Amino acid sequence: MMDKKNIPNQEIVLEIKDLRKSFGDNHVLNGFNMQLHQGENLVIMGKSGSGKSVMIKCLVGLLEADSGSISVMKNDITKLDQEALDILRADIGFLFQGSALYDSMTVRENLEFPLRRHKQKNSLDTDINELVAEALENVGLANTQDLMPSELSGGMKRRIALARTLILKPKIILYDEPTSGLDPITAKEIIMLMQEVQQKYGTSSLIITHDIDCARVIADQMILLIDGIDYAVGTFQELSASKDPKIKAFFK
Ligand SMILES: Nc1ncnc2c1ncn2[C@@H]1O[C@H](COP(=O)(O)OP(=O)(O)OP(=O)(O)O)[C@@H](O)[C@H]1O
Repeated sequence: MMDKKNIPNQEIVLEIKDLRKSFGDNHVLNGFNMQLHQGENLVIMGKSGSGKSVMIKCLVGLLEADSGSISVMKNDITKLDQEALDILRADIGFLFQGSALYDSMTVRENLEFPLRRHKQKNSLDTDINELVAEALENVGLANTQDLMPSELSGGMKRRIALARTLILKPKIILYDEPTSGLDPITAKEIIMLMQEVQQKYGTSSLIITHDIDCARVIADQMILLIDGIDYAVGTFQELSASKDPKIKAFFK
């Protein structure tokens, strides 16, 4: 297992301050804060319905927050115009629950897709074949270019989805439940892969998970989202030693 890093002195790449979001009387986020540092694996845990998805949706612009600020690489995204936002978005990779591959496309075509969409990030003479080969090699699936998604196992699909995210060389990767629906051994492989990728690409990762084993292995820092706020922040060791019943409930 790789050594845990000590991160918090690094530059902040993503910061949320005092984020609030209600739906009528349902006050989901009541002043949530977080800081993601360069090279850090930050795990956010919260019970079902605690507002993790709402937070991520505010972060990626699918929901408008009631108040608060969200900064990506020091740019407040609530104040950017569409063009600036698109450029910034190319620096963020998403790996969402079930990250669907396009079933009618080969693995290679699935990987080429984001390259076409974010052309501005790639100079014209970048060799697409080389980028596809490199991304696949980095997820340990070098010889799958011509396969269809239906020919892949669940774990392989997850790897290909990660390769598709990596091909744009994002600075930040958001993982939403990266191990859900996988058997424990495959889940472990994906966690190892997330760590390898981070070392190779120097990315910072925000990981939403219910999987306490995943958190134990990968988290440099953890945030427990309880009652709509960053109720507890610390390393796995620190939080798992807490006497607070609300915190202890996560480590049973
Ligand atoms: N678009 C919406 N309109 C109204 N209420 C919403 C909307 N989206 C989320 N909510 C409410 O916000 C709360 C938090 O939901 P959210 O999906 O963020 O939880 P979660 O922590 O992601 O849960 P899970 O772990 O089960 O995915 C819930 O009470 C939900 O009903």
